[in-house]
Amino acid sequence: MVTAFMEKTTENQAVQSNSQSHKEPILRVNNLEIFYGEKRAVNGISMDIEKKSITALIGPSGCGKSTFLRSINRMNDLIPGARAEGEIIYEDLNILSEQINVVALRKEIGMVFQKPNPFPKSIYENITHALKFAGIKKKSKLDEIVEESLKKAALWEEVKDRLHKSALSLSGGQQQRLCIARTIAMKPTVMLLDEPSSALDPISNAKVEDLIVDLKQEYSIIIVTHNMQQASRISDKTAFFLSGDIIEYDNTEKIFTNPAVKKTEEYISGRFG
Ligand SMILES: Nc1ncnc2c1ncn2[C@@H]1O[C@H](COP(=O)(O)OP(=O)(O)OP(=O)(O)O)[C@@H](O)[C@H]1O
Repeated sequence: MVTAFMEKTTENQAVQSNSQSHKEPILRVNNLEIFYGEKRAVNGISMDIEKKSITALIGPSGCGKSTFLRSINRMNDLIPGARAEGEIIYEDLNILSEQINVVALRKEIGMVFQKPNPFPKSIYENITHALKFAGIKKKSKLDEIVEESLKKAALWEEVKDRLHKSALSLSGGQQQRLCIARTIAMKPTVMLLDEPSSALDPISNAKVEDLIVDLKQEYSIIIVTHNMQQASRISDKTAFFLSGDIIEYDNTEKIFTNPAVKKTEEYISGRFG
């Protein structure tokens, strides 16, 4: 558990989005600043992220969406010179605390990247690799998790007869669903998706979108997307980022039909970015 290695944080002061929230938050972001060396890429943002919802992060290139997303499971730790200040509260604990067990954190807060990145191993091994590392050795248990994860990722029917074939023999869309299955196998609570379907053809994109919508029954999902149609189709909440700030954060329907801020309207109608 992440919590075993964490200290309790101070009282949290996260803000709600503008519209009343009907679900409790899974994450509370308080005055989060992220720097690359001297350069500040995220300027003290605060937001609550709802449990079992899809939250879309939109905004022009370089506005800090991916930097924010990566901070949630401490992936920015891998970038020399990157540092974060403020709080991201998860289960009453600050993810940014030095005491955190980052490996345990990344099991609970999993990530899927833009380009499908399966290991050059079999479909089965792609899912069992991290499980074995985590100490699960029994074949029957591994078989069970493989089947369950592939079913949840809507890939089982397509691959059940070729589990021991190379993952690289799958199509791009299937590879991305395998990467999602690999994340599901670790039993996360939060899934971070960084433009997960932008490298895919339209049919694969539609399958991945359907899958993401299904997954919110069980997981809290945060997705970075450049595709406005995608954000409006699948997300419940949308945050519009610009130059490291959140300009507007609200119900997706509100953002796309009646945004409160002119800049949001200009961005979603394609006038810049
Ligand atoms: N590894 C890095 N080192 C230094 N600066 C970085 C690094 N990654 C991002 N930045 C800078 O931080 C700012 C935010 O970048 P980020 O990638 O988070 O934006 P983004 O909104 O996700 O953009 P895109 O939509 O193009 O992916 C940019 O000015 C970018 O140049």
